Amino acid sequence: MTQDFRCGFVAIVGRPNVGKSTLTNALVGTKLSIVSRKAQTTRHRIQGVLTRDTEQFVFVDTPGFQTRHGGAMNRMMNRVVTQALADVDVVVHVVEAGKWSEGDAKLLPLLPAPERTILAVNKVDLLKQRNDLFAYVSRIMALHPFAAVVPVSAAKDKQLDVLLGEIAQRLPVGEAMFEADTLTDRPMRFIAAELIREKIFRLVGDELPYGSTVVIEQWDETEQGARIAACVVVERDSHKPILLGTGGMHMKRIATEARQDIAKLLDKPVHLEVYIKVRKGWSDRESALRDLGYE
Ligand SMILES: Nc1nc2c(ncn2[C@@H]2O[C@H](COP(=O)(O)OP(=O)(O)OP(=O)(O)O)[C@@H](O)[C@H]2O)c(=O)[nH]1
Repeated sequence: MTQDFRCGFVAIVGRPNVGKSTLTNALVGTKLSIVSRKAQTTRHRIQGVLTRDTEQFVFVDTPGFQTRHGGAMNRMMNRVVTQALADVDVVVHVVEAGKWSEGDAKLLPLLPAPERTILAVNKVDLLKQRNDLFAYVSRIMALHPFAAVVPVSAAKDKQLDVLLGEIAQRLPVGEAMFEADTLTDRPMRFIAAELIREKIFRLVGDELPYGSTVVIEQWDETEQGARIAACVVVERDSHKPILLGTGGMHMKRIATEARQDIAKLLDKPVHLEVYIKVRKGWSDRESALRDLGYE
């Protein structure tokens, strides 16, 4: 490694649904964080690491900055966002091309000094009039003078190298913090829980909004395979049949699809059992959240 090597933390922030997870995955090149059509599916802080010849980017994918609901869960989520931004070297604020709402504006006061911030204007592939982009960006720059503005399409892999270049310039000079092949510093069981949660959101997300979480209760792994038991904790008795589906159909599909993903990740056969537990009102009690692994 040369003296010119740069390494630092990068936070990707933005209101729900702007494409933060898609962007992180596209940049790191591996599916680690959750991508879903539902807003607000990323509750955890997830790190993905990208190592190039001259720099290492450590991405922190923060949860969406919640503005819609009150309650302990949201206070905690907002605290996670604030903390993530204070800790990192570069903040990429993701917005959706042509759209600016209160949710976007509420993040601005949380951003660090402008020279550490980059505006990524995502979903430019959906823009009909590219000319409108200039006026749109000017309006945002008047509110916060970002050090750089990069129009991108996370889904279509457009301009991501330009974005990486802008981030790289702003990383501090320093040695790599992770081995070159590190994709995440999260343990496998955390990623497994995330994969199960992703299946739940994809299948029953509309009916079961934010009141569920996944806890890995058993993890026995040998060279030959892994036996995993996971528990889906829901908030109400009425959530149980939604999750089960007719004849347990939903649950079977969730478990099968998650098992396949986990087996691919571990590169060995996986036996996965998924249970459901009801724990009333958990999402609004900080102590319950802590028990379940949310700090
Ligand atoms: N057309 C288009 N769609 C995109 C692009 N990037 C993301 N999307 C879509 O936008 C939706 C939301 O993307 P996510 O990556 O889940 O958004 P997020 O900001 O992480 O959302 P939360 O986890 O809810 O905060 C998904 O349906 C993506 O496929 C893009 O560049 N172009």
